[in-house]
Amino acid sequence: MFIQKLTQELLQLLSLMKAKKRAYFLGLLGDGIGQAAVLVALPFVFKDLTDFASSKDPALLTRAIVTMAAMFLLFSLLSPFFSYIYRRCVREVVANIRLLVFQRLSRLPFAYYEQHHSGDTMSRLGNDVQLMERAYAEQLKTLCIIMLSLIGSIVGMFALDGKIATVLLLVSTLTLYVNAQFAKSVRRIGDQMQQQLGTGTERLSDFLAGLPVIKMFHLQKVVTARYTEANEQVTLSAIKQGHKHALLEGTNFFIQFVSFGGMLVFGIMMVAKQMIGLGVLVAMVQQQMLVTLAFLQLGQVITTLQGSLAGASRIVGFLQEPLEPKRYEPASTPTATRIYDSMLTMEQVDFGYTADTKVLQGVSLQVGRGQMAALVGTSGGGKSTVMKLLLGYYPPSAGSLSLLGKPIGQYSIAEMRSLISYVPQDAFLFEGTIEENIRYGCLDATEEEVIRASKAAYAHDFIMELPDGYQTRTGERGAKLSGGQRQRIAIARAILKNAPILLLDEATSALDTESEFWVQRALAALMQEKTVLVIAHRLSTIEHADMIYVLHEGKVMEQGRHAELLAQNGLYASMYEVQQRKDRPAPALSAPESSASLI
Ligand SMILES: Nc1ncnc2c1ncn2[C@@H]1O[C@H](COP(=O)(O)OP(=O)(O)OP(=O)(O)O)[C@@H](O)[C@H]1O
Repeated sequence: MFIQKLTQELLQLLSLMKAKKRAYFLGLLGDGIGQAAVLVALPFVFKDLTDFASSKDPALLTRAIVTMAAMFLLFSLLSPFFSYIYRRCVREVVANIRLLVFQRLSRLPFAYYEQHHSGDTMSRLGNDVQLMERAYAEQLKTLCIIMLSLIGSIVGMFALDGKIATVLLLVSTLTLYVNAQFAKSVRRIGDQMQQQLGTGTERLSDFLAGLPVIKMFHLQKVVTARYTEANEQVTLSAIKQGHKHALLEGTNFFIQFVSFGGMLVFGIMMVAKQMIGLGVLVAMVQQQMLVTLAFLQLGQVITTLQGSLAGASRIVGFLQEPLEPKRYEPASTPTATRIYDSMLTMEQVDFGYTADTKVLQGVSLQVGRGQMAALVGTSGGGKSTVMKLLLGYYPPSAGSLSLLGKPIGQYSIAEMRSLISYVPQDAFLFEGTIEENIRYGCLDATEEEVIRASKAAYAHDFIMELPDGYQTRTGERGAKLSGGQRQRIAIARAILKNAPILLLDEATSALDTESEFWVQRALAALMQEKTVLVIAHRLSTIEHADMIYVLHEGKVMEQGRHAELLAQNGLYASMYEVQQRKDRPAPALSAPESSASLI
């Protein structure tokens, strides 16, 4: 069972080498054979030298010198060459695995990222790949040298004396058995440790992402305690592992001592009775030390290899995570007539993040060409979920969704997203220059187009005031810019994309009055001639919307224009009244020049 699992995981590890497997093994075997040959030949050299000392036969001395010279020459000439080949392969294979993991990561469905902590993924790219690198670079090489020298030494021992060789081999097998027993529990602890290391990375990435909150609420002690707990668990596991290793070392030392001592005592008695020559005893003792050492190292390397194999199997598992499909099959066929005159339609859509929950129930909405519709409602009502469905992050579980008059099943997910610009509440900027960040909207845009988009987003002036203009670096997540500036750069990016449908998560509540003014103007420019669906947090911004949908507990409870909804005196009216009482007045979401073209 243990051997079967080990072999299976080893094969898994090797399968990740793909086309590099041959070159890797050539390098590994070449280097390994050189090293093992020297180890195995040395006892024979000692035998000849010992026999020469007693017989004074010059042929023995010559043979010893020639063997030694040949071995060292072979080793020093060939080893660097083969060593280079396999080391180069390791670098290339590991780089390729990192790339494969990254590529997989970029093609997973949105649900994966919502269900897995980013720290766990970072740990996979970091710790697990590092473990695999150790397996390729060190452990497999040691394993190869051990196996070769083991075979060589066993053959050598049988060449010297078959009976003694059989007894010694049985004792050495005991070492292997003991080590294999330890390997199982060390593997279990190794698995635990990798998981705990992953938790540590999660805590660290939470700390970095939540730094402003931590500082503001003086949470340093709390987060340090959380990190300390994860760190202590790793330390405890490492100590447990150290304890197992120490026990193993002690046991191995005892077995080695008994077999080595036994061999010396019985061997010298056999020499005294002239059953074997002194040269044979000297060579036999050395070969036996080699075999015991090889079995010992074999146990140790299998133990450490266990940890690396655990890392490899996690990577293999990750590389088998199902990819985001190319397109979603429509849950049901929509009625063509209703869809044709609408740019964006949801019809009787049901959706749940898990099979047994329903976050959206029978949601229907339509936005006509050039119109603006708004989603409002209670917290947790399902507004963001509607956006996620429209962005193709999840397929609806029932009902239909269409864009530009065609059901989403007729688009690939990439095509679907090319029809949409999305400006989230918290604009994300990549570390890089401002120009790069705007250009992500359309990678082959000219410099003039980038500037034109920035001017339209009311971003050009503040960009030009920055020390390096468009080449100013934004910092991690755009940290070197203000919230309003980040938002306007994100809007410039969306303007450059020029998609016919615009999804907006209104962010202005987080901005000061001046920033809000500019962001509103930039949004108005972005909305020109677009079909817009906006999540509105302040109802005063959507007074001019063509249609307002009020979502509550996953259902559209009310729909209509602002005045109609107020007249209904329902949920919308009461939300509006509450906001009117506590909010400062905010400008309406509409273009300053030609608001009519928006709605
Ligand atoms: N990834 C997820 N996995 C499981 N449940 C989720 C997930 N995202 C949201 N939910 C749940 O779905 C429901 C709707 O959430 P959603 O974020 O769509 O609401 P919302 O109307 O945008 O809320 P808010 O106005 O507070 O942002 C909530 O009950 C929420 O807990």
